[in-house]
Amino acid sequence: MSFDFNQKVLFKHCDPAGIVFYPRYFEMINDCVEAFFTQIGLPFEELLKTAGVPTAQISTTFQNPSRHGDALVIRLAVVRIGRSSLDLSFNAMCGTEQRFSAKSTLVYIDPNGAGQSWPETARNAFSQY
Ligand SMILES: CC(C)(COP(=O)(O)OP(=O)(O)OC[C@H]1O[C@@H](n2cnc3c(N)ncnc32)[C@H](O)[C@@H]1OP(=O)(O)O)[C@@H](O)C(=O)NCCC(=O)NCCSC(=O)c1ccc(O)cc1
Repeated sequence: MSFDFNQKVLFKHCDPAGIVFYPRYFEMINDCVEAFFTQIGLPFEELLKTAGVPTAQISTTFQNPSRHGDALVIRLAVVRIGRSSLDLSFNAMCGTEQRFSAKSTLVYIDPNGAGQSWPETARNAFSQY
């Protein structure tokens, strides 16, 4: 199973050339991750009261530019579940055209910033995707 996140390209995402400025894609990716965690019953507003989920690494390829009004679909898939880490992939399409792809690693940390094991409920949820 994969998770699809719909993102319309808004005025605020675009640079003077009329195309999406790449940091805005990183924000879209994070919004996609936050929506995914909500979908699996681990909303960030609850999770982040007692833990953190920073991104340890992210690599991205931008295949084609996006413009104001484009309807993007960002597909998230779970690639690997570690002890405290989670590898995700992202593929953003506008219709049949690919706009960007990314791979990231999130780490579940305790309040001291040390990696901690994902709860069993989270592992079970991740394993569905
Ligand atoms: C991620 C870290 C806590 C890892 O600390 P480490 O001391 O390396 O921890 P450990 O050695 O115990 O490793 C823990 C795990 O992380 C994995 N790890 C650590 N570094 C990496 C890198 N670079 N790549 C992949 N995996 C990594 C490691 O393999 C361990 O995985 P498991 O075997 O599955 O447990 C630390 O490097 C760190 O704090 N980095 C800075 C993170 C940061 O500032 N990111 C950018 C901004 S935060 C952010 O994007 C965000 C988004 C959304 C939010 O709600 C909150 C924050």
